[in-house]
Amino acid sequence: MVDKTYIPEGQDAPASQIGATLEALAATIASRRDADEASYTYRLLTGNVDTVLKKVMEESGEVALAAKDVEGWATSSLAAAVALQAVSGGSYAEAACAAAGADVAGFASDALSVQLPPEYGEAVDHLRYEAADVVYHLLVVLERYGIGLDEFAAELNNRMTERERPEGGVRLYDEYVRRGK
Ligand SMILES: N=c1c2ncn([C@@H]3O[C@H](COP(=O)(O)OP(=O)(O)OP(=O)(O)O)[C@@H](O)[C@H]3O)c2ncn1[C@@H]1O[C@H](COP(=O)(O)O)[C@@H](O)[C@H]1O
Repeated sequence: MVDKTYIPEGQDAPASQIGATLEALAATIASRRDADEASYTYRLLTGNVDTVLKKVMEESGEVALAAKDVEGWATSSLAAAVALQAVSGGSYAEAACAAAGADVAGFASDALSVQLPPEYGEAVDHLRYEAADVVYHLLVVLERYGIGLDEFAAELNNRMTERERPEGGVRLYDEYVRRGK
């Protein structure tokens, strides 16, 4: 396989939780090339590529919907807090100022107490769940096309400034940067 990446001289590769997790998952996915039809991953790796590509699109859409659900619970909680504050003595304008953290037209902006319901936390959990679905299916796509995790890391690292890039972060050789675009 062509080595498209390098680690700058004198730097050690970093260690991290997410790195170890992604490496374990990518290795499991790769190993499923030798599995059989009972394995969902095997079927995604060896079947019609449209199946896994559709899953990436579907799961990405579900991430977007899950995030909107989180937003919905946050917005309705804020609206409920504004209404409650107005009912308990203040005006809607005062409550709205408090919600915005503003002090408009002489209204005092007392802190607004927003109670996030359990559904908000559940929606955040659901967002994390859908995000994992996207990453899993994306890793299957990368495996299908022989893009290893180090090469993928190099793509991300190449977009970072020197200060942002992790110490020892793997890099792409110049000739592979934006190749094929
Ligand atoms: N990480 C995953 C993983 N994430 C998601 N999936 C599957 O992806 C599919 C997602 O399909 P669905 O659209 O039905 O999603 P859902 O999660 O049921 O629900 P929604 O997303 O629709 O809300 C399910 O069949 C999940 O089981 C995964 N399948 C496998 N893995 C990993 O791959 C390994 C190998 O698994 P096999 O495929 O069984 O060999 C496993 O041990 C896991 O580590």
